[in-house]
Amino acid sequence: MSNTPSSDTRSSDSLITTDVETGSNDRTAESRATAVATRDLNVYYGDEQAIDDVSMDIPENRVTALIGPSGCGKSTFLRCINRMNDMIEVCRVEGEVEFGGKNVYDADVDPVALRRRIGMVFQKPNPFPKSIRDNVAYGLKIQGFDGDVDERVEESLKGAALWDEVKDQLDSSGLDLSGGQQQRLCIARAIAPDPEVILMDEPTSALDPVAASKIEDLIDDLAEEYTVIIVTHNMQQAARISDRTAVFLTGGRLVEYDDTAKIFEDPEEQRVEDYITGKFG
Ligand SMILES: Nc1ncnc2c1ncn2[C@@H]1O[C@H](COP(=O)(O)OP(=O)(O)OP(=O)(O)O)[C@@H](O)[C@H]1O
Repeated sequence: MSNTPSSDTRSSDSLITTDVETGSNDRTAESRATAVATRDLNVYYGDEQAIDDVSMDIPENRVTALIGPSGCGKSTFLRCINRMNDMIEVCRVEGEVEFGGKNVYDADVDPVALRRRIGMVFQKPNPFPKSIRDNVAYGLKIQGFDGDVDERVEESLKGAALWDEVKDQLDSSGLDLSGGQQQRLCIARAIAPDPEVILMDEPTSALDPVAASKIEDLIDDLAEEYTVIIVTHNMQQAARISDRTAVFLTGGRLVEYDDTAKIFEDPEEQRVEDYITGKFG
C-alpha cells in the first residue's frame, strides 16, 4: 500500500536472473480447484481507474503472488477479494469476485462474515494492545465461537509457528513481542476463525531478513491448509514462495498470469521480462 520501497524490496529487483530459485516447495503442479475468481473486475477511486478489467482464477491451497510496480493496483486487487475496499468511500467496484459459489459483491453477502472466511495480514504488524491470548481470541469472540477458546488459541499459535516462543507468556501484551513475532501473532489472529483464504499485503516488508525468512517458511506451511494470496515487491520472494504469479503493470492491467517458474524463467510478454529483470519499476 505504501508508495515507498522498503528494506527487502527494490534492492532485489535487478537480481532476478534465470538462476532465480523457483518452486522450492513440495507442491505439485497438478491443476487445483479455483478458490477465488475475478470476472471483468474494474475498480475506480473517483475518476481514477486502479484495476482494469481483470479476470483471474486463483487456485486453492496454493500461494499466488501479485507483483508489479508501485501503484499498479496490487493492494487494490487484494482488498477487493474480502471487500476491504468497502471502507474507502471513493472506491467503486464493477465486475465480480466469485468465492464460495457467490459474487462477494451480491447484496446479500455480509462483509463481516466474508472476512471470517477470507482473512487478511497487513504490511505492518498490527497487534491489538491486548494480551497474546486475547489477540488471537479476538475474532473468535466476535463470531460467537462456542468451542474451546484456549485450545483454538494454542492451535492458531502453533499454526503461525509462534507457540513455542510465547506459550509461557500468553497474558503478556502482544505489543511486547519483536516485529517478526508480532507479524506471526497477526497471522495467528487471521487463522483463528479458520478461514479458507488468507490475503497478505507485503507481510514481510517491515521485517528484518531473519524474521522475513521465518514468515516465508510459514507461508509455505500455510498453503497446506489455506489458499494464500500475497502482494510482494520482492520478486525473489515471489519466486521462492509462490506457485502462481500475476504480474500487474501500470493502470491496473493484469499483463501475465502463470506458473511462477514460467513467469520468472520464460515469460510470454517482453514487458514482464523487462520488469522482472529490473529494467523498470
Ligand atoms: N484510498 C485511495 N484513495 C484514492 N486512490 C487510491 C487509494 N488507494 C490507492 N489509490 C490509487 O490507486 C492506484 C493503485 O494503488 P494500489 O495501492 O492498489 O497499488 P499497489 O500496486 O498496491 O502500490 P504499492 O506497490 O505502492 O503498494 C494508485 O494510483 C493509488 O494512488
